[in-house]
Amino acid sequence: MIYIDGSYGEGGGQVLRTSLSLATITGQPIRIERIRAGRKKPGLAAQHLTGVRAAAAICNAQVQGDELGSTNLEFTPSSSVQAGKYTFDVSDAREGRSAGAVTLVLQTILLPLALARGDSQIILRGGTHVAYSPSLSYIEQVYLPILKRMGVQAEVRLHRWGWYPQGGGEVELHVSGGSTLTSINLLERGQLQEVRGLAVVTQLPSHIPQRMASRAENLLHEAHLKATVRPLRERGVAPGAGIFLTAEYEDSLAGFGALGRLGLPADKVAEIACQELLNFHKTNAPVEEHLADQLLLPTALGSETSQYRVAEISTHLTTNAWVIHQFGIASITIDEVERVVTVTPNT
Ligand SMILES: Nc1ncnc2c1ncn2[C@@H]1O[C@H](COP(=O)(O)OP(=O)(O)OP(=O)(O)O)[C@@H](O)[C@H]1O
Repeated sequence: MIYIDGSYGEGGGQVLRTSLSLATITGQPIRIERIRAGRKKPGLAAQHLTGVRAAAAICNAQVQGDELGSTNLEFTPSSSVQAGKYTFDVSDAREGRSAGAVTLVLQTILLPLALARGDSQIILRGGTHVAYSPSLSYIEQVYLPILKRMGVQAEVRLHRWGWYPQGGGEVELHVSGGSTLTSINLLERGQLQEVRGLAVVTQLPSHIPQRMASRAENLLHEAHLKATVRPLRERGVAPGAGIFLTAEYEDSLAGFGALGRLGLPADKVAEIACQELLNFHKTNAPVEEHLADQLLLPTALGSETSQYRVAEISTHLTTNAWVIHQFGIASITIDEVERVVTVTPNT
C-alpha cells in the first residue's frame, strides 16, 4: 500500500488525481490522507469524487472514503485497466447540478486507458470551461496534440458547453488503447507561427463574441503577432462566454483563456487572455506553467528521458513531481535556474 499525504505542497486535487492514475496503471493500492488540506473547503468535492469513481470503474477498485467532503481514501485496484464504454457525470456526485471540471476527470483516466488493451469511448458531463482547470479547448488544442507526439491517440468532441455554476456540458472522449509512450524534448519552441482562437458565447447575443474576437485580434496584431480569432455563438444549458487562444510555435503549443462573467465587459475578457499570452511569449519558454505540471505524468510513463523548459516553476509542478516520486516510477529533477524539467522513467 502506498501512503500519500494529500496536504503535501500545493495540497490540492491534483495530488489525488495523479495518485489515482498511478494506482490504476500500476495496480498498487493507495491510501490518501488529508485530501485537499491546502484548500478552503478540504476533502472531496464533486469533481474529485467523480475522478475517484471513474478511476475505480476502469480497474474495478475497492474504495473506502468515497464520499463528498471525505479527507481520507483507500483505493485498491482489483483488475488491470479495462477499456470500454463509460459515462461519468459530475452532477451525480452532488445529486444536483455541478460545474466540476470534466477535463480533470478526463486527465485522471486518459493515460490508464491509453495504456490498456482495447479502445475506449467515454462520455463526460459537467463543466467544460471553468476556472482553475484546463478548458476543453485547451485539452483539444494543446494537451492532446502534445500527447499525440508521445504516442497517445485520443480525441475529444464537445457536444455541449458547460460553464460555472450550472455545468451541464458534455464531452465525448475516444482513446485508442495499446499505446507505448515515447519521450518528448521541448527545450526550444522555434518561431511563433500563429495565434488561433475562439471567442464563444452560449445563450448571449452575437455582438459579444464579435467584440471579444476583434479586441483580441487588435491587441495581438499591435504586438506584431499573426492572429485569427473566430467568433462563435453556440447552444448551451445556460449563458456563458469565454475566449480561448492557442499560440502555435514551430515546436510547441501554449494555451490561454479567460471566462466572461456578469459585469465584465467583453473587451476586458479578451484583454485578460491576450495579456497572459503576451506575458508567456516574452519568456521564450516552450512550455507554459500549466502544461508544465500536466506533462509530468506522461513523461514519467515514457520509454526514455524527456526534457522540457518551462516559463514558470509552480507548486503544482513540484507537488506533482513529489507524488510521482512516491510511486517510484521515475526520477524527476527541476533545474530552477535554467527552468528545465528532466524526467527519467525507471524502466
Ligand atoms: N488556465 C488553465 N489552463 C490549463 N490548465 C490549468 C489552468 N488552470 C489550472 N490548470 C490545471 O488544472 C489543474 C488543477 O489542479 P489542482 O490541484 O488545483 O486541482 P483542483 O482539483 O482544481 O483542486 P482544488 O480545488 O483542490 O484546487 C493543474 O493541473 C493546473 O495546471
